[in-house]
Amino acid sequence: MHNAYFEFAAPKNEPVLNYAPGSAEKVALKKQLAAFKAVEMDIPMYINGEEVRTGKTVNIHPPHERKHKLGHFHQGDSSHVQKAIDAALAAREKWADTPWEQRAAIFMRAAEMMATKYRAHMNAATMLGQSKNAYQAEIDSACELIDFLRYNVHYLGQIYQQQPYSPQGIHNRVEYRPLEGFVLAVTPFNFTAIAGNLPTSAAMCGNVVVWKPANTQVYAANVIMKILIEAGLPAGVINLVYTDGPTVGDVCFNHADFAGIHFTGSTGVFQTMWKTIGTNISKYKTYPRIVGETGGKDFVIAHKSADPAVVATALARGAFEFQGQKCSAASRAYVPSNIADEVKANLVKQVSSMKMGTTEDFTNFINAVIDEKSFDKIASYIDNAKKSDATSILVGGTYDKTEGFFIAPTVIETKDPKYVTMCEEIFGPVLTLYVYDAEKFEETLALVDSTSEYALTGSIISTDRYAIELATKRLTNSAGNFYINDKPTGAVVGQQPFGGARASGTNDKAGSAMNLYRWLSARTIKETMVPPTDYRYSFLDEA
Ligand SMILES: NC(=O)c1ccc[n+]([C@@H]2O[C@H](COP(=O)([O-])OP(=O)(O)OC[C@H]3O[C@@H](n4cnc5c(N)ncnc54)[C@H](O)[C@@H]3O)[C@@H](O)[C@H]2O)c1
Ligand SMILES: N[C@@H](CCC=O)C(=O)O
Repeated sequence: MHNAYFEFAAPKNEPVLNYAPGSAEKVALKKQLAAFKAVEMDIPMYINGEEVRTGKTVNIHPPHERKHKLGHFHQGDSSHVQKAIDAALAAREKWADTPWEQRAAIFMRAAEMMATKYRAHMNAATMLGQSKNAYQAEIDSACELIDFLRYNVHYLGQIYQQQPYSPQGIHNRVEYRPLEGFVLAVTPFNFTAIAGNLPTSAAMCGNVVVWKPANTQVYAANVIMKILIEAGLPAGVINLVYTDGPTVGDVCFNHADFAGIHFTGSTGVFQTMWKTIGTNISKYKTYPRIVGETGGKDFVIAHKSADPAVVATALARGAFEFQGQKCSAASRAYVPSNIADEVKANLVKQVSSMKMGTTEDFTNFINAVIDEKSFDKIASYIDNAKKSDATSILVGGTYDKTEGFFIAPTVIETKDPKYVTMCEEIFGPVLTLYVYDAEKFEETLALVDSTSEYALTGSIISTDRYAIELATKRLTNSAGNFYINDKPTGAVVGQQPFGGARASGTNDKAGSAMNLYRWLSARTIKETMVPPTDYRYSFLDEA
């Protein structure tokens, strides 16, 4: 029986708790950190609602404390991916037929659990597994994921209400079906919220999902999956597997029922996936939806009218929060010559004061980068900059992986606006700064637009409205998220829908209705109340 349309009202953003000394949230978080550190977690895959253990285990260590073992996860192979697809397809019909308000209730329940009894679990897992400090964990694994779940439920309700015009004698309606097949969600290490959003947004729309997280995010992914199960997610709707990337790709992209990929990660991986899907296109029952949010080389351009302290602070926070491991992180700065000395001095002062260490010590602003591969790659960019004639290191430039993967926040100044660290994504705590002739603002806007293949985020800092207007126009295609007098990071669900174009992705804006449409396949139904009984048009009678 389905006799009413149920609405989910627009939510408000989940409030960011401040973890002040002695606060209840801080006490709970400290307790959970200690509890997680006291046991070695045995983390299974979840296929068809069952915990799957292979015995082939991979150890998990906090990136900031290599000697400590948090536990291990069980690694799967192609047979587990196949089982996950089989389970998803078996669950498909019943899940797609479930009234949407029942589906929605599961995700609303999960959001509520994350906001209350599991908030500390979500944050502690992210702090330990991904080396995020308490504030960065709170805005990600608590608030952003809760917002994704609540806002997507609200947006989906609005989509379902959109119906076409029906003239007299005809009834037109549109059904928003899920895709015919399964959706693959492949998620990155850097945001627990993104890891949770990619499978759940597709599932909420009635799709069934195979979810493969980054190995370095499995510790928090396990918490998300347990909450979804406790919230009532039926077996087979989301199946969580841990294999390497190419294995999941080989099985899924060769399957006739592959209906879509929801990806966030690096540009190279996404382009490889797209090529494989293109090559296999005739194998599929339906054209797969390809949604990918990928890399960035995000800019801050200051105008000669800017307040140097505002510029320096936008750079310090935009470049170094979570060690610069945000796709949105400020990584190239264009500073006008008239304020350059002041900006540099202020920036060096701020960065020099950033304390670095473990996430359990809440006084640390900087923690470790995610793993050794990433550490080595970032260190090599710093080493090359030290050797180059075109650059000098203003602050930082040191690194040490003895205890954890620690890289000091580093500012490079370059005389060459096309120096490699102005162009390539580094994905670490490295900002490159270029001083331009303050009278050449317009030429510098052209430089900003043409320097990198990416177009994810960017900022203009200025008190001159004409300069702001000019930058907004000239940089139309340079960023999918453009900020005026702010840092280029920290988009909030429901406020700044997030995503970039060019090499930064398909710009389907996570956490908005635009994204949800990609997981729906509309069927239009026309019903004629009194059908005609003669083929002739009425004017034929007059001849
Ligand atoms: N635009 C955005 O919204 C956004 C958000 C977060 C991160 N990112 C980007 O993500 C990257 C950092 O995350 P990462 O290091 O986890 O990215 P990554 O590309 O290395 O990995 C992302 C996911 O893809 C999987 N993968 C890797 N190779 C694969 C293959 N050949 N086939 C199938 N899957 C494969 C990984 O295991 C992981 O689950 C950066 O480039 C960053 O800019 C973008
Ligand atoms: N949405 C986040 C970035 C996600 C990418 O890593 C921000 O706006 O800073």
